Amino acid sequence: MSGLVTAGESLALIYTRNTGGLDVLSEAAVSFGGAESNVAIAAARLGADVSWVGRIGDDAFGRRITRTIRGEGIDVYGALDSTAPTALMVKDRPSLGRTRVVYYRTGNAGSRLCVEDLPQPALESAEIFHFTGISLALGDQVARTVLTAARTVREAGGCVSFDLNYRSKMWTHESAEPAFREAIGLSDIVFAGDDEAAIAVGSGSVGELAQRITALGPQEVVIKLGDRGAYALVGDETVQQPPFLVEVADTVGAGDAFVGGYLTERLAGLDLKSRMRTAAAAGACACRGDGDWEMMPTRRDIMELTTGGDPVSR
Ligand SMILES: Nc1ncnc2c1ncn2[C@@H]1O[C@H](COP(=O)(O)OP(=O)(O)OP(=O)(O)O)[C@@H](O)[C@H]1O
Ligand SMILES: O=C(O)C(=O)C[C@H](O)[C@H](O)CO
Repeated sequence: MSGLVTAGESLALIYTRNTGGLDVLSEAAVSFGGAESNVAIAAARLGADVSWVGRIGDDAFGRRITRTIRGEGIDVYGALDSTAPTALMVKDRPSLGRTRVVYYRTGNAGSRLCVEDLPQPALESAEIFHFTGISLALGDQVARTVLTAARTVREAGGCVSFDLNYRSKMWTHESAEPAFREAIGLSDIVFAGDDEAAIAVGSGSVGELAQRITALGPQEVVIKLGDRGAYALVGDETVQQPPFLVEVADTVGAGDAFVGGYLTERLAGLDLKSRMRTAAAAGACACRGDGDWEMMPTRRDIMELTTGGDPVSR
């Protein structure tokens, strides 16, 4: 069996570094985002064997996305769509400490991902398949495709990982709830924020949320708690992981870094405590700069953060 496969939409990103909306600022940077490719990059940088599946437009943004993902050492599967553009996400900072995200992703290439795009042999040999709630919100076709991929991996003896990743601009709590519960029921490992878990299983303490998710099927539940750290429940073992202290520039991508770190250590056969420690360190590293994937850490970054190494390297 071989490594991690993720599937989902990656989209072009235009973002500002300075405070002030894009309605007035004239300078912006270009990159891309996508929760599943972020997780793929995080895991690859930590040494995992990773593949990413997605559909992108035959345009400059699409080429930038596949070239960058391949450059991170990740195998890219899926399709180049000449009839639909790559989706776009715009992120600016209208006021100090506030980030605003706007999506232009209706009818774009990523939301046309279909079952025929799935790389059967890669899925059948995957140790872990990872997908997120963003694909479930992108429409019936993408939802069906990622759920089919999850079933394929399970039938072949692999394990399925699901991050709820609720995006309020894409759907409502009411429409997300049944979709989340179906995906949770198909998964072995579930990641969620406490607010996201509550959409699927009702509100409660972190421990109650995790217990209720396991009651739907998964053996392994991790609740991500931002700057409060994270909590895991696997069988009757629980781990309360404190956060690593960092200077925060932008928290977008922290959850994906966390998931990439956790899954990489799981592939390596590490125990729950070690998985959570690497995951939290990866999440913290991702907060230290701009961009959704650029700050994904290497092993050296993790070591320097967790052992408090000299901040100056020469
Ligand atoms: N400010 C912070 N300081 C230190 N660690 C953090 C901070 N924010 C997040 N982390 C680490 O990263 C993990 C994931 O972050 P978070 O809970 O924000 O995920 P998320 O909401 O899924 O993120 P996103 O969807 O934006 O990628 C946390 O559980 C924590 O370990
Ligand atoms: O918000 C989304 O839909 C994305 O996929 C872009 C971001 O890179 C992702 O959410 C970060 O978790």
